[in-house]
Amino acid sequence: MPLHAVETNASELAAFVKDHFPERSFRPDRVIAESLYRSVNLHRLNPRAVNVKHILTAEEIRQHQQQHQDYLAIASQGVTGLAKRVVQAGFAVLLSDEHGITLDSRLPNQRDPYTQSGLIVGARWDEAVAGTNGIGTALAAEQAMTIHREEHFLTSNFRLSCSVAPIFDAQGLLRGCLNATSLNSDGPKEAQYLTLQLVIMYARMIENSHFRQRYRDCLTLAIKPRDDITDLANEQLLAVDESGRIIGANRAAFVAYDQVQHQALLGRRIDTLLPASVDELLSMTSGGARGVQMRALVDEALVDVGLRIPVGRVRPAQVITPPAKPAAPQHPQLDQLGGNDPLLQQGVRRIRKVLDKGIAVLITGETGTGKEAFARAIHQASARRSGPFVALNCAAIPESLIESELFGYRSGSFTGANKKGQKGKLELANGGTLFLDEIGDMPAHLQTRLLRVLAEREISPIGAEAPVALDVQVVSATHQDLAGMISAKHFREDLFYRLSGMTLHLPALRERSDREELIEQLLAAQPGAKGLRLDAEARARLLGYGWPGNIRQLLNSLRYAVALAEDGVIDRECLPAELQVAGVAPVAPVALLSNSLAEQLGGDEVRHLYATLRQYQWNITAAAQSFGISRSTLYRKMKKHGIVQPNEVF
Ligand SMILES: Nc1ncnc2c1ncn2[C@@H]1O[C@H](COP(=O)(O)OP(=O)(O)OP(=O)(O)O)[C@@H](O)[C@H]1O
Repeated sequence: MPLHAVETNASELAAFVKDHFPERSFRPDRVIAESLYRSVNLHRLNPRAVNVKHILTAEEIRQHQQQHQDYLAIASQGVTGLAKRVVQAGFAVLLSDEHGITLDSRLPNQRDPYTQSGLIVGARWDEAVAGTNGIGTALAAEQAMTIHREEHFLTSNFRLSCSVAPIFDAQGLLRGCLNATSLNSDGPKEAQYLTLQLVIMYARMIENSHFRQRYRDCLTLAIKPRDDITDLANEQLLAVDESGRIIGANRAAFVAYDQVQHQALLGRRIDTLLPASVDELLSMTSGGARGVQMRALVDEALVDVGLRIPVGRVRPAQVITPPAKPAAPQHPQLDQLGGNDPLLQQGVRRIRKVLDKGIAVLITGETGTGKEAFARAIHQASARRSGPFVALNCAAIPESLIESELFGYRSGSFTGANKKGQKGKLELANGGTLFLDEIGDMPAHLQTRLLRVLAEREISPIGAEAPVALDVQVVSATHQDLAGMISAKHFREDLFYRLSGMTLHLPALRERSDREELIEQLLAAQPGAKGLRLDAEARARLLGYGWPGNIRQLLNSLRYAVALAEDGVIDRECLPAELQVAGVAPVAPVALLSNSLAEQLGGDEVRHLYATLRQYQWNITAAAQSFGISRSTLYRKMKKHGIVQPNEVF
């Protein structure tokens, strides 16, 4: 999110420009006027200053390029491609990092006038140094733009005309920008329009190749609007994990989705965007061999959907037979979730009693026990079922974004931020259910704000003039020991009481008395499982295993077993490696769920995490599955130990 607030309205900004730049004959648009305003009032720069260029030393450049080598390797193709088209026409092409430091360049043969203007590798172009300029302002505003001649803040940059597009990674984070600059161009700003379009196109290509590289081992989807078949730049790319959740997206997907629904894209299930689950898509596309046409759920647009399955990940043949009709996404209902376990069934009965009484429900349990499934089922069983179900995973989004995700903001509260403002999850959930997952990870200052909101039943989005009345059913969940966190002063006791009008504890799978029935039932529900049976040893292993990842791990293991089964039988050989180890004694199940793996693993949690991540080539989904924990739990553990994926440096 752009950082610098400018709380001036349009007429104040126009007056500011007139007062401070009386000699300039221009009428900058709002984004540029705001940047000029920041240059004066925030960065305290002097437009007539000379020799303000900051160039890194050769050693600093080497180190900087080293730090960004993955980004550079991916982006350099785009830089070369753009250069081929514009350098001969007198443009310098530059690639910068997210701080405006240039990392790569291609210059016309007559290099001197360009290098003398600072169009070289190692130059700092962030606004704080150079004031309004193409690179610095495109990064600050997070949008593509041309800064033409006297729109630059420094008079020493007046000969430049820069067309720049920001580059975002597959998590939607700003990574840098691509820039084409001409010197002394005589024409009007409009003459740069085509250059800007080319720069945007190449920036999109860089983003897409980053996406493909990053998710080469994952199932990916390409979604193209039907009425826009010629515009490749609008192709939306999504990467999904095994359970169908979106784990990465290209810029086109973030933009398209944000325009329709102001909700986080990452973490959503694919069947909330398209009318089919991953398995159904696999069937409909014959395992990715051909595209299909369908109506997107978010805006009902007709889209072409293509699937890419990573090499070596053949899906079971049974799945690739077209189903009669794509089914709507199914979530288990409350009674189904109660199974035949008396304690769970009692929990379901208690939930039914508190439904629609305005009582907040707190669900606790290990990872994969079905906390989110219960939250959805509670919503479905309530009178609010036709209202929205909105989930916020407090552990999966950066702390700095939780506040705006939760409370939203109104237009104008951040320079360059979404012009229309953005509704927060609380407001989006109005009339429905708000699911606060991993509530134990909510930062302390937001606990206080959330408490106030729940007490007052109204919210004040950032920048809003009046509060908004709130009518939501709150369901929260955690795998953490909130009582312990309260004693350690990491969680507010008063908030705990607000959230836990009723507490439901979900037993671990190994503790469920109906384990055997559940295994049979979930096996029968797997696509392609019809007619398959478990042999005695496979059954004993499934029953005796400790299931640290609970129902999620069981589902994954059953899918795996169905894919490997031969002659209608699932035997020991068909089970995942961790179930094949000698003996059927449960593995120490809590090991991977306790706050400290180290206690269970000879004090060497970090080494164990590293070894497993390397073994799975840093595929987080696969590594999490092997531990039997969710991806967010694994991410949390990595964060705790400062473990960063090698490709994360991009
Ligand atoms: N009783 C059940 N029957 C069928 N599927 C279930 C059942 N309970 C849970 N599931 C499925 O198991 C998977 C894991 O459940 P869910 O995501 O709700 O767990 P969770 O406790 O919220 O996990 P985490 O804490 O790791 O986020 C989901 O695919 C869910 O649909």
